Amino acid sequence: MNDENMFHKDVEKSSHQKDKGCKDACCGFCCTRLKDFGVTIGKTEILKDVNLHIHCGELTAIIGPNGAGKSTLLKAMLGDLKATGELRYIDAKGRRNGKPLIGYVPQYLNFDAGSPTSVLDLFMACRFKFPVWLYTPKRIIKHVEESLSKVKADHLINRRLGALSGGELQRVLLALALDPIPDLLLLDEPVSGIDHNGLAIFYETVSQLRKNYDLSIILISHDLDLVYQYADRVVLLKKTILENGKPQDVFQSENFNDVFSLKWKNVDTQVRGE
Ligand SMILES: Nc1ncnc2c1ncn2[C@@H]1O[C@H](COP(=O)(O)OP(=O)(O)OP(=O)(O)O)[C@@H](O)[C@H]1O
Repeated sequence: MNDENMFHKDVEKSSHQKDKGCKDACCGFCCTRLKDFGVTIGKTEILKDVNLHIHCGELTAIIGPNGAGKSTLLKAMLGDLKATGELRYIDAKGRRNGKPLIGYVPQYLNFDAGSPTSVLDLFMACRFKFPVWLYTPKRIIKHVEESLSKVKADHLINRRLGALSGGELQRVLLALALDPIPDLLLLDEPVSGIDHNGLAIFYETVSQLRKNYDLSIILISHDLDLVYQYADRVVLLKKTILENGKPQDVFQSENFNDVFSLKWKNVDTQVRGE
């Protein structure tokens, strides 16, 4: 029996799933698959034979050395780069089977920090395609407040984008990526403007979101401690997938040692910084 039949069979067996849509409860049955995914730019093969199976409710961290192809993978999944192979989403009841609805949080946002554009303006422009200089209907303000409250950022609605801290901006971008709730959330870890503590809060928020909304999340990460602490699954990428599994298994693999020149002997000790 192939994987997909197994998936449908399991869904049939689950009475919990018969009545509940995936986004109402954590079911673990919706999945996104990458099959033989590859990207070639010019004559350079940047990614090849990437095969990945991501379940809802799972936080998957992508790690790898500089130039491994992590950002390229996200861009290709978003459709910004041409890719070979397949990206497919299957919902728990097997009713939807095709391209996933993807939410994306970039590593940074390029904007004029001196501009008067507010968080509400950003939502209006991105989400409602509504001219920001027009009167904002109350229903839209309520909707934006609700979206921001998912990441505890509703108090930022009238704040200028340029006046937000790195962590606050990341929260706002997260709220935008969750409106509407996607099948798959892609996150590029912020590398500037957020200190380690801010980053930990970001991981904590993301971790809660995956439980609350049964999200499949792929997070590109450079912080191995936080990956070890929060990820359900780790993918070690270097042009192709070298390792894919639980953090403790990947962190103790030969490939991990080779790539990071780092022995992760006593993981718990390292996470505590001892
Ligand atoms: N548009 C492009 N044209 C040619 N080569 C590219 C292009 N975009 C990326 N590359 C190359 O593809 C490789 C992978 O780049 P990518 O940015 O995906 O790596 P990464 O793993 O995200 O790296 P980092 O951790 O440094 O951000 C690099 O060697 C890069 O130079």
